[in-house]
Amino acid sequence: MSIPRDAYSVSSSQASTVTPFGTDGTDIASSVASLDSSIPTSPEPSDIGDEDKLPFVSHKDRRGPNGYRFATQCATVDDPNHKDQYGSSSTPIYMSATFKGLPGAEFDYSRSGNPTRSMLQHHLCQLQNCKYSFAVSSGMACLDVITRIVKAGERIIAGDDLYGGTNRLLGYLASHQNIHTDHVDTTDASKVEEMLQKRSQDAAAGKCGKVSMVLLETPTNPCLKICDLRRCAAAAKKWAPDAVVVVDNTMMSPYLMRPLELGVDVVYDSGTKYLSGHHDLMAGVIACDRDDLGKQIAFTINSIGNALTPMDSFLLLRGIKTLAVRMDRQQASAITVAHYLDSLGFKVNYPGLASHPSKAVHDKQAAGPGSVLSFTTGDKALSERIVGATRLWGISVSFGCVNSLISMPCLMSHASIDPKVRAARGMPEDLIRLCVGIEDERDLLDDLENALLQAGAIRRKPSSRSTHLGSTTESSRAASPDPIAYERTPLHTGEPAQQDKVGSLVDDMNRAKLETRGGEGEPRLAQDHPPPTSVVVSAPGKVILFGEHAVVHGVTAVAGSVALRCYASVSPREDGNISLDLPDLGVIHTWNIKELPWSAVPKSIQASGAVPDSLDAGLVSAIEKVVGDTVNESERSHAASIAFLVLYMCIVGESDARAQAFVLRSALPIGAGLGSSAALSSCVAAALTILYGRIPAPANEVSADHSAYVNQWAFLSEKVIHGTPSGVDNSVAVHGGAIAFTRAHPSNTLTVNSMEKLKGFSSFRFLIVDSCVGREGKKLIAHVASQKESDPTRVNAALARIQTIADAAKHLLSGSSGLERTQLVAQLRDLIKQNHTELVGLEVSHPALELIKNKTESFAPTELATKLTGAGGGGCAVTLLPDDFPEEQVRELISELENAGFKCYETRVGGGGFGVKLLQSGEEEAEAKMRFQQANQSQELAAWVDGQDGWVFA
Ligand SMILES: Nc1ncnc2c1ncn2[C@@H]1O[C@H](COP(=O)(O)OP(=O)(O)OP(=O)(O)O)[C@@H](O)[C@H]1O
Ligand SMILES: C[C@@](O)(CCO)CC(=O)[O-]
Repeated sequence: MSIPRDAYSVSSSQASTVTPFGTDGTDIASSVASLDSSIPTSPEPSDIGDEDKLPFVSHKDRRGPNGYRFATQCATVDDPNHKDQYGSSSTPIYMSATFKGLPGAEFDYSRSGNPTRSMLQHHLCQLQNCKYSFAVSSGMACLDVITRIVKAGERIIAGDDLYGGTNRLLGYLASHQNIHTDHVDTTDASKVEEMLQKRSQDAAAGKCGKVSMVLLETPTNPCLKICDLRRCAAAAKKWAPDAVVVVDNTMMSPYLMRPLELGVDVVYDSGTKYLSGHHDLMAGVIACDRDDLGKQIAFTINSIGNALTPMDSFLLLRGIKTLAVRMDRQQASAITVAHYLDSLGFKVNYPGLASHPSKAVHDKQAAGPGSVLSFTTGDKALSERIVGATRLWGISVSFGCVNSLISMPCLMSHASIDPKVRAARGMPEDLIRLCVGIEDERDLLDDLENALLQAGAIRRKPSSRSTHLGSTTESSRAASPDPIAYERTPLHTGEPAQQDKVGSLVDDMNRAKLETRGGEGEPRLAQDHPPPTSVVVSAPGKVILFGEHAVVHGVTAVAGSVALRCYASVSPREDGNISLDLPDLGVIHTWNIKELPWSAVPKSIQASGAVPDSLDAGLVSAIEKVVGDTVNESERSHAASIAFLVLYMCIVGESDARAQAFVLRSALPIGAGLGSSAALSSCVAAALTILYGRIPAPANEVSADHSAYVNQWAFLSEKVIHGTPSGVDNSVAVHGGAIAFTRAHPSNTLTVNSMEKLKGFSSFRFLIVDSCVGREGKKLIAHVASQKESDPTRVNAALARIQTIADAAKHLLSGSSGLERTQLVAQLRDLIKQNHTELVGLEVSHPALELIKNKTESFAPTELATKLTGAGGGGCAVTLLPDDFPEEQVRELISELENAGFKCYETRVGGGGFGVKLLQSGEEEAEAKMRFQQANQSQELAAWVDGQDGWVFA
């Protein structure tokens, strides 16, 4: 038989000598038993069940054929038989199909042999501690080559939790080549043995062909089930001695497991995964020690021509050099992620957890649990929302890459398996697979936690001590002895992810009329169920990173939601009055419904329920008279009360009005630039539209149309409080997430507002510092407008510069700039500084804000960038914290700022939008009302409200 020249054998006598096959294959080394006396070789199990006596020795620490330990071997590519003529440190790429020379020369045609591929295969022999190694075009190409060992009519026994591609190929063999596969649960070696016994008896009785291959995977993908390789291999040798035992070792790589040493005949790896590590090539690697199989495999590869190309061989060689370091890092983070999910109460499949049913078996055959894990949520839609809400975890099939990936196998890698078969094999449809990369594990956990929160899979524990605006930041993990401030949300109450990763542009406040609103003269209720009578709603505040004030004049603003929120509770009253309680401002209004100035509500609104484009001056002045009569009223509460009544009267209408008690609270600092007015407006708009059936009470999720409708009303309320708002604050409060918002304006070409979701924003850390200097946003907005009128040249030039800044920021934060993280942060830092300079030019800064800016920016040794955020004139400043900014320094900076009288919050942006919780019973109503009115600290109220079940979020 002719053997291709690029297959290698490791000589038993010379561990470091690797000899290429001769053209007739005669110099195949006969044995590997004495490769290195320091290598403890695993004794062959005498019979099934002996495995417990076998010690497992980690491959990591053993010396390979060249005397080096695994990580050293990875980095040391050296073939004494193929020294480069120039001494190149990196193996050259022999990009040549043919080689000149006389017959019998070592290389003649790259399908049969290529020097770059030969070097790779030699290196793999060293790493896998085997005689034969072959590099082919993909992992599936490996299986194609290997299954050609099986002849028509013969049988295969395989696992029942196999990779979808493997399953597809086995199906093809059955339909086209009469090679049938019996799938068994390989987690139970006795089942494998039973099947082997049964088939060997059937074959002896002539009822079926013999079993000539046993195909195993461990840990299985994606359920991470464990197969005892020693026991299964021994069972195969006992009942089907001719059967070739094959293992797909892709999940472990030779670093963590070497099945050849456990009695297996052939091992293959998808080199696309851990071996290459960067998802920049497709490759497959086959290893074996048996001469007969080595010859046969080499023959097949040469015959069908699927050997790896020179370029990919080079890339794979390069990737393998870092295999050990990558695996160590990925595995360490996977262990952390698995424990995190486990502690939240998810069912996690990972052999690194003590709860894994076959951990002991795995630990005996592998040197670590690897870096792939999976978990279930109990709800497929919830799983989809979690996957869709991650930012750092890329949605992708495959694994083994330096970047972390998330997927739903039933929709992706295993979609080719019939759903019925998936169900029969116990693969949950809600299964999420996580493939952990080399990123900083704190970022991975933060991103996952944000996604779980956004999706409604977890909620803050009622007892949570977290004081951060963001979910669980690095500092809150460090500060709390119990890092898990969250718990699983009971099922069927999850909130949908606010953002998807695909669509980016959505039309915001200009959507077509909703079906739920009747036409002229029609009743406005369009629901099967009567609207609820009591609700609690909440909406987030926002931080504007770029473009405040300019956004009012048609420039783009970049903003995101923060985790502090405003809240509203509404319950029925018995007395014909409506009450508005504003405990944060110490004001309570009670109005007799009949005495409200209903006639001032424009007829067009009363008839259609349409949201008016502008405030009706007559209605506002009629309401002002009603509100003005109340004692204790301040300028602040006056604006809030008018805004409330405008919405109440327009949305409800005289004929539907019911006696109700409204209590509005803010956990956001009020009038500090974090959008308390918009959050409050959104709460009122959401509560009224739901209570009066203008939109249905959301059962599981809020539709985009309904959110847009709430947003239109919130914008009207903002007009009362802010004068001429841009709409960015209420858009963030209603929709949540991180956005680039551009208002339709004569200065730009837009006819409808544009809201573009920004994928990359939520990965940044910010410090928000409240100057504690109060101000009214409305006055500052008016001040910029008046400058624009009096000095248009200066202001328009500033607006144009801010647009350039916002465009650059939008690009950087879209997640697709392609820049390295440090460069990204550096560029954002410059843009923040430039934007602040422009805001100073627009006269909206304040000495306290400048002091915060100076203190943060002179904070040695890391350069920080700070700008005012929101309307300015006091209020808050925002500082971008670089990823590697040490936690101790954040604490130090915060204490310096707090000593100077400022208040600090560390946050990330991008959580969910408005949320609704229906109050189901009289007790729930009473408790909510009591807590809303009595909690001294709004933070305490927030912790209680957020910890309740039953929220549905936009
Ligand atoms: N809990 C609350 N109770 C009553 N009114 C509130 C409450 N929270 C906010 N408001 C209303 O919102 C106004 C604050 O709006 P303002 O625009 O000045 O600040 P902001 O919305 O917090 O910040 P910015 O708009 O700069 O982002 C208050 O004056 C009040 O009318
Ligand atoms: C100052 C401003 O740009 C932001 C206030 O949070 C006003 C607005 O956009 O409505």
